[in-house]
Amino acid sequence: MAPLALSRKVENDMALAQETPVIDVRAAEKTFPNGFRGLEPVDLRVEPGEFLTLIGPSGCGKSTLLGMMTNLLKPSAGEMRWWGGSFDQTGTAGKSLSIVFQDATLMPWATIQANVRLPLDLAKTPRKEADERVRQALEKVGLAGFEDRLPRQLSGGMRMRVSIARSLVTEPNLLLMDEPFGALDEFTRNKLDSDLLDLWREKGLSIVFVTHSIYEAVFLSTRVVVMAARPGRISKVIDIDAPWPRDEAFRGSPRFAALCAELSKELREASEKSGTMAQGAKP
Ligand SMILES: Nc1ncnc2c1ncn2[C@@H]1O[C@H](COP(=O)(O)OP(=O)(O)OP(=O)(O)O)[C@@H](O)[C@H]1O
Repeated sequence: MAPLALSRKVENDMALAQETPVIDVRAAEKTFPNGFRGLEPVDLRVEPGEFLTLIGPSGCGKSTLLGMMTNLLKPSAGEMRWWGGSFDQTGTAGKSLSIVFQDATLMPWATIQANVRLPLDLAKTPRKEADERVRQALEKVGLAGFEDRLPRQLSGGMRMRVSIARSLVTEPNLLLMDEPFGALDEFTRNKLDSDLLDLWREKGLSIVFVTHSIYEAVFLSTRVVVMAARPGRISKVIDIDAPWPRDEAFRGSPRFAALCAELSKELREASEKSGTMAQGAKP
């Protein structure tokens, strides 16, 4: 009996461990120092391995919520947990996250290799190991051979690939991406979306992604969180129940069109629910 009981316990423990969310947002809200209410209390779990996208009208609090997930922005009430613990405990739990912003924010005077190596230099990773990880990251994003170039010698799409490579060198478990491809032309954006999905699947990452694009949200996500503004809040969470892999054929499929139509409707309703100053208004 004992071994069976023990194995059940182990199984239960494993099941519990698997259910621990990557991020657990518990009634987290944000009132800014000027008194502006950026976000009503939000409850949201980011599950291991999921690709979760935040979408909503301008000013609905997408960046605020993502900022709290990075721990750069503190909630004014409520609680945030990362892998079941506090942000400071992520290191001891062997977990880490990386952030990718819309602007690639590269050091203009430094080579691509030096830009990508920056997080490893800051962590005092031995040079040989760091160079090997940079080589692998650049290869992953299709930039092998561009190590010695300067950022200004690359296109916008390539600079964003460098930014993604830099976020990957620390081998994070979670990527938080704030409109990373918003400034790129549609063709480049579609290509980067496809490559990002490959990385996500290959590396078993969890990703939280902010976008204004319905097409991008449907193409990429396992779940989409639709937000409304004034005050910022979650309006609806939609499962993107479409088969994998998602390739160019998926973009032209009736299922893709139907999911885009559904998300568009939810977004319209969220915009209608939003306060009168929601469209692009700033306090
Ligand atoms: N530091 C701040 N002080 C006061 N208000 C702020 C501050 N930061 C953001 N806000 C306001 O909080 C609201 C939510 O901002 P946030 O940037 O999270 O929205 P968003 O959904 O990401 O918008 P966008 O799609 O335009 O990027 C906005 O009305 C914004 O002006």
